Amino acid sequence: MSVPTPAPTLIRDGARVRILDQTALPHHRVTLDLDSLDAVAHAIRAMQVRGAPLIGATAACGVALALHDAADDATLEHALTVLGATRPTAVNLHWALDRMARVLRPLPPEARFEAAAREADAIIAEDIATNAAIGQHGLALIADIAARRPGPVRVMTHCNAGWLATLGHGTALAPVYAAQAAGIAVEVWVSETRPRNQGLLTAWELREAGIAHRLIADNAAGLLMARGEVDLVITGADRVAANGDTANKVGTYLKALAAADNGVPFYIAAPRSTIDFACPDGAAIPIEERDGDEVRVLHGLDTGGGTAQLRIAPADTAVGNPAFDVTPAAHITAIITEHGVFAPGALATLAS
Ligand SMILES: CSC[C@H]1O[C@H](OP(=O)(O)O)[C@H](O)[C@@H]1O
Repeated sequence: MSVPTPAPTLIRDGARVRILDQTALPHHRVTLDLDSLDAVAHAIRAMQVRGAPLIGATAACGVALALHDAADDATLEHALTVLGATRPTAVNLHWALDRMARVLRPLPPEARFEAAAREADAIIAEDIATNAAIGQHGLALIADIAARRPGPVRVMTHCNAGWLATLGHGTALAPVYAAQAAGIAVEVWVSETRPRNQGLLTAWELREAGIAHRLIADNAAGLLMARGEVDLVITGADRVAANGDTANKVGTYLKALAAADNGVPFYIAAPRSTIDFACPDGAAIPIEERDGDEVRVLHGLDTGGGTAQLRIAPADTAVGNPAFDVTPAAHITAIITEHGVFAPGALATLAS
């Protein structure tokens, strides 16, 4: 059984960028056609598209869109600046924009739109292949557990690092999809991931794929590991530093601490494009601070025909809302990449 091909999260069609509006999921599948640079920037900032690889590819498409009508230097630099300012932590965004800049700056304006379209399409195609390779390397880890104990392999994940966060089958969920395709039974503990609750996206994906899963409150993760109900944890990443320290959705660090305390293997699944060798360690990773209303207000409530919000804290409640945290390399068993599985301190071979 092959891994089912998910619906595309991003389509570049000429000067149009079509996305799946993830703020409407899991209740409604809404596609949006973005027809301006500002619309693409808003979609990334507002997390209509989210997930490190996906926001990188979306930004690349945004550069192409911006150059469709005018491709002079000022237009190109404005597009790179606007898109680069949308979100600070996921290095894939900046990796993709740097790659577009390297290709486009040397070209004459008249050649830039087609070149930008080609490079954006290449980034998309590469991520699809990368996801598949991560899935196979992660599958080996799951198969090893399946061979050693009866019953389904119990995977815990955090946030959403599935096909909704990438261009293919995801990073953290790619091994889960590969296990299903290989006939290995898996069950997934899906952490809701306050405050934006991207765990609901993971639960939606897994229900669509027919993969057993249970949604849990973030704070239940430690007890499940202490009870021996988790065989491994796999999460995604937004930026891996050169020493293996890893930034991922806030709450990841707490799961890594609980995993270390209970002897549960803790894996990061991330493509090479998420490893930032210019960033020496976790302290150097910029952590995005998002609007306090993400904590004060529940978003995405199903109204049947759309979604609504519900305020749960007074508007003048002071809030801290870091969107990511950093897991030290010491608490990471290994990093699953498209090139193989690496100890967090052994990434240098990927630097070239
Ligand atoms: C393969 S997605 C990686 C990463 O991106 C997500 O962040 P966000 O939902 O804020 O874009 C989350 O941290 C995922 O693990």
